[in-house]
Amino acid sequence: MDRQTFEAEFNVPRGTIQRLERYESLLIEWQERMNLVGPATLGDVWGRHFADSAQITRLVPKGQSWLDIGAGGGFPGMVLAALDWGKMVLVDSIAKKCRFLEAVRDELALRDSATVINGRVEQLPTLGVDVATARAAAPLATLFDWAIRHVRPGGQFVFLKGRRWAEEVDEAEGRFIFDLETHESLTDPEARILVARNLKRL
Ligand SMILES: C[S@@+](CC[C@H](N)C(=O)[O-])C[C@H]1O[C@@H](n2cnc3c(N)ncnc32)[C@H](O)[C@@H]1O
Repeated sequence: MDRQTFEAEFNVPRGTIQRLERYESLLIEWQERMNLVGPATLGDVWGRHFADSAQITRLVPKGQSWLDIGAGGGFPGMVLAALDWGKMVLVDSIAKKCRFLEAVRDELALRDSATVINGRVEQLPTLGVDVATARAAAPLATLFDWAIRHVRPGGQFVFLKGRRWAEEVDEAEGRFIFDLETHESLTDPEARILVARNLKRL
């Protein structure tokens, strides 16, 4: 997906597109010295990373507080911040990825909406956010283990999952009860966006 298609698909203001253009440049620049995303995906940053993250805006209303677990290069959390979708806490256990996230946050003037924490999510004090999200950070049951105490009662869990999503749901059902919606992905026919609510340990 190119920039024009993204712009048409998500109907975002020109200033947001300029932010994302700057983000794309930083990603390409920093990727030369560290592994932020799969190298093969660098030619399609607008599709594989920006649109993949931005599609979450179709499922969760604007203005919530979020935790992005294992944010890495900022997907999906930094894109949601760039779209002014809510207040994001982005956590990653690798310090140099957090330095990249801080550089993006500062360059895109997102200090009010994006907080970067270098640490393991399971060691953070309880955050009490509205929504936990993640892409490619861990299997669903592990994400539930990590996220359950950080999401306020009545909040939700929105995870971008690849083609093993159904197996991961089965595994998680052995340890948790939850209401689940599955949504097709805009960017990958085999992937799903899982939206869980009312999560409890069995
Ligand atoms: C495969 S990368 C995915 C990054 C990004 N979400 C994306 O989709 O491009 C997984 C990231 O999760 C981070 N991570 C793994 N376990 C973690 C933990 N327990 N707490 C915080 N971050 C963690 C890793 O450092 C890594 O950056």
